[in-house]
Amino acid sequence: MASSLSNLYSSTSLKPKISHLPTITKNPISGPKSLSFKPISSVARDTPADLSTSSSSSTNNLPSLQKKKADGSLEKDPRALWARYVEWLYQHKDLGLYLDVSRIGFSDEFVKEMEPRFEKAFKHMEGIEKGAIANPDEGRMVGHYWLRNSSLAPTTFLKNQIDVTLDRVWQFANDVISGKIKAPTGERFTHILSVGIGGSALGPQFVAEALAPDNPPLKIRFIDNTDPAGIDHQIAQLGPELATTLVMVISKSGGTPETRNGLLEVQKAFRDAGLVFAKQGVAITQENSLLDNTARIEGWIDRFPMFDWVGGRTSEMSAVGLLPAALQGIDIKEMLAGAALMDEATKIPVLRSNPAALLAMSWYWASDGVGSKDMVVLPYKDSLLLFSRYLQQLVMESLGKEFDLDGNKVNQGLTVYGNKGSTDQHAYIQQLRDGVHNFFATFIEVLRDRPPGHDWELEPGVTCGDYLFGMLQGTRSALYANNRESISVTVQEVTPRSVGAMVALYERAVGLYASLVNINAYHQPGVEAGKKAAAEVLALQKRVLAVLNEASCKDPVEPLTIEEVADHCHCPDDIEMIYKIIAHMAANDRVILAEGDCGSPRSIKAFLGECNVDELYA
Ligand SMILES: O=P(O)(O)OC[C@H]1O[C@H](O)[C@H](O)[C@@H](O)[C@@H]1O
Repeated sequence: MASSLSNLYSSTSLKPKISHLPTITKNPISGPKSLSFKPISSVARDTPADLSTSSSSSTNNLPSLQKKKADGSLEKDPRALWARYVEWLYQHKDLGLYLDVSRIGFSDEFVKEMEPRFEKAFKHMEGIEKGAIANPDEGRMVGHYWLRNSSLAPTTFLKNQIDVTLDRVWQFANDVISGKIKAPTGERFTHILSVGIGGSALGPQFVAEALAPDNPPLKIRFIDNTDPAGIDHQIAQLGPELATTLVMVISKSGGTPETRNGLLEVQKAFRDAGLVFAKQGVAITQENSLLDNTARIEGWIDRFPMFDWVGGRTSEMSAVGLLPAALQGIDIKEMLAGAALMDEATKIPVLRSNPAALLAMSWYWASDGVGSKDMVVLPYKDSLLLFSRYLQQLVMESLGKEFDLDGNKVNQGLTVYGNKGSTDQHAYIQQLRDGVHNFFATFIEVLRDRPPGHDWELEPGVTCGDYLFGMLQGTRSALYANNRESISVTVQEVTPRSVGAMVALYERAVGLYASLVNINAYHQPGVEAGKKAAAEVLALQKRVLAVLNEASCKDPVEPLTIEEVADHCHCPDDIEMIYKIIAHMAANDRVILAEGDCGSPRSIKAFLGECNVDELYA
């Protein structure tokens, strides 16, 4: 059972007085009528009677945030800090996970102001788990919590889908590892080539880096972009082992251009190598998606479902994350167990006893509920290098939204970056310590340095891991001494259970925080805008090629200026994009510059190397 030390100090006589915080008459803001709350960026436009507005544009409408000391100075007395540390330390006994928010300077008044907000956030989260349409823009349920405890699923049908898929994933991985399912050569599969992007790559990449054994049954590689050179590199690295590579094509929508391009490129590599792709292909996608139907019609080895109520950025505990993990010999049942235990802890509707709520409250205080400061994620463990990259999508694609649930323009978000410590201390900690104060840090501490019996002292009484520990603690202290706030998450070691727990912790924290700032955390309208714009560039490119082809089919060839191409395309306003298209194609020997060079756009006269008669009248 999770316990929080603060429970031991719940009586006021024991509660240490945090003297530095401004003493405020306790007049917590009365919670707005609706479930939703409006950060200052929207309140200023539409202030309900019971919400005070703040003159400051950078803090929320909470009195405590408005009273944050201008210089942001924090408690420095060591005894008071120790008392604060002890009061706020959260421990999950079963998971061996600790959360320290004592170096975030929230006031008692702020906590009191937030409690009614959290009550509503907890109710909102309870509804999500029960199958409410929590993604109203897409009319979808949000069910990633059901993946690690299918009894939570709102219907028997969904529960069965989850259970059957997990059993199939488990069985398939065992059959591949045991050699029951073999490569066409008759040998065991030796590699996985994962083709996917965004949530169909970041989770599997993070988990592979964190948990794959030194000699996994199958080694994994990723194609997670439409970069031809990157794809060539992965294929080249596989070499002859392409013949014993299981290609896993992952796409919830089944239509993401980068993933489709990766598939086509890999299928060409298979043809060039005289291999039959279908005999080595597996699809993970929504049923009846373009990818699903392609895999079915082409007779790929197998297909695993993604469910519409699981978002890409919360799909690590679905087949998306579990199948590649299992094929690498990672204990996926332990991952699910860790996540399930954390889910139980993060549904406790008591702020001080809920680690996800403590995280969300800390984020809210540190970034004023409007993303005014960035979240720098610093795992002091090589194997957790990709955790911040994983969190970038989970946090920023969930929270980075233009409008809140009431339609107010809020431009919300919380920026995430970081790599690992102590390495990053030799890169940008200088700025964090002394430079612009636009962040708060999150340290991820792993207590176990090496497996038992494998450690040694590189100097009397000191191990390599002691240095890592010292660097983490030293950086935390150095930042705090200069009023830079931080959170610390501590786990005993990096295991499937602790990784599953951390994934679940942050999934819930993001969901609770989204409730606090009244946004839909489960859609991504901005991404669609980017996809649409990319499609328009490609459509314009086709027109440019057609115009240049006409010029190239004349006798003699009539090279065209950028202006002329734009006129012939009937889109003079796209002249800059037309120039960029021609420059890119010239760099790839697909357009010839008869005159001029790309440094002087107006000097260019371009045509195609050869006339394509078929295209002339297409
Ligand atoms: O899994 P797919 O459908 O291919 O989507 C891959 C990614 O595409 C977009 O970028 C979405 O915003 C992400 O949430 C998603 O993970």
